[in-house]
Amino acid sequence: MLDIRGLSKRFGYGKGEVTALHEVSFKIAEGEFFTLLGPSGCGKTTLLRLIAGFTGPSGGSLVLDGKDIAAMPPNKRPVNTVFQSYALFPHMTVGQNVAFALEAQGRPKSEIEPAVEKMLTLVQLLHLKNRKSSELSGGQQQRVALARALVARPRILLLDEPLSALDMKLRKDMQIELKRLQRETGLTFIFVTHDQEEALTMSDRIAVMSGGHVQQIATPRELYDRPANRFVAGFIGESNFLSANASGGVVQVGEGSIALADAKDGAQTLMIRPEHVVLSANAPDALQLQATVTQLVFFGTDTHVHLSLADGTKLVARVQNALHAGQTLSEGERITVSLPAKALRVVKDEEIAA
Ligand SMILES: Nc1ncnc2c1ncn2[C@@H]1O[C@H](COP(=O)(O)OP(=O)(O)OP(=O)(O)O)[C@@H](O)[C@H]1O
Repeated sequence: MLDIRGLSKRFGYGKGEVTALHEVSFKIAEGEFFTLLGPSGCGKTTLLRLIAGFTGPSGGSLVLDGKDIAAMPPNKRPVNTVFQSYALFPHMTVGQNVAFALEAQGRPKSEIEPAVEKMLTLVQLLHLKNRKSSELSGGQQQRVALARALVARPRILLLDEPLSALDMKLRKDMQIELKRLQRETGLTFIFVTHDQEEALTMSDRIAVMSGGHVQQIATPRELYDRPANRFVAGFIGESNFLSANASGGVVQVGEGSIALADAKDGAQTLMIRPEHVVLSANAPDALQLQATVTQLVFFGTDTHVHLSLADGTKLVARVQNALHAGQTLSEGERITVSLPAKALRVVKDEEIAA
């Protein structure tokens, strides 16, 4: 549905020139919940603003439903944006705020009323239809902003960190709410966030960005299980990295070794998630290493076991605090850890850069 081809954006000129986006290309399918994820300054807002039409590209094209929209003014694009600040009309009621876009389009009253009620039902605010928008909580205001953006049924809804002003609990509730809204309306959402957990819980696919480049586009599970490079592995979830040396498909790490089919000869970086580190010697087909327990950190649902290997490499293991699991480890203890071959990934050190 949306085809982004070699899109680039430069700001300033001469020595002050900044390339915010380097020839980015990808496609978004109809009905997808697609997320642009990356650290501050990676170019995600710039990309969103280009799609919205608030700024023009320095190169490349933006094809929506087969038509290049790169030169089309924002108000002519079938695209709507929800911002972090809700920008509701404070003197208007909830219902009037939602009706506004349809009234501006000159739709008949007989059509507007049921559309507004349907949308307010969807965001669970019908009971507050006649309340002034200035008399709502932050979460309620954000839901009105969503209803207002959705009521005109844009082809694409752009969401620029819409939850970042909400407190943690509300934010989690709204994540579930947003996903439900997207599913029920069947609309295409492009969501911008720097919060990896938010991206993982809501998205069908995520584009991980850094330095104006897309590092990887994949489903949340693929990104987590098979990160394309060290940047993605470090940005999505927690990761342990190990320096290794490979020869003929056998990887050597410290005193241990294991066969890994995808390891090319030479120096390599291995990655393993903390929940896959086994704190004993008895795991089949695993890399076994001697480690010292340096710290135990209790997190309620699980405990993070900080470990130090013989060469000083730090490793974290995460173990679930199950009801009957006795806490037997102590700080300073020397143990053997097992890193199962199935959970070890060879990751590229370099990210895509200019
Ligand atoms: N109007 C502008 N003029 C000059 N440079 C800009 C402008 N807008 C953005 N940039 C630069 O482009 C790069 C990408 O910015 P962008 O706002 O897209 O990042 P972001 O990933 O959305 O970051 P954040 O999460 O902090 O909003 C940054 O280096 C930024 O300083």
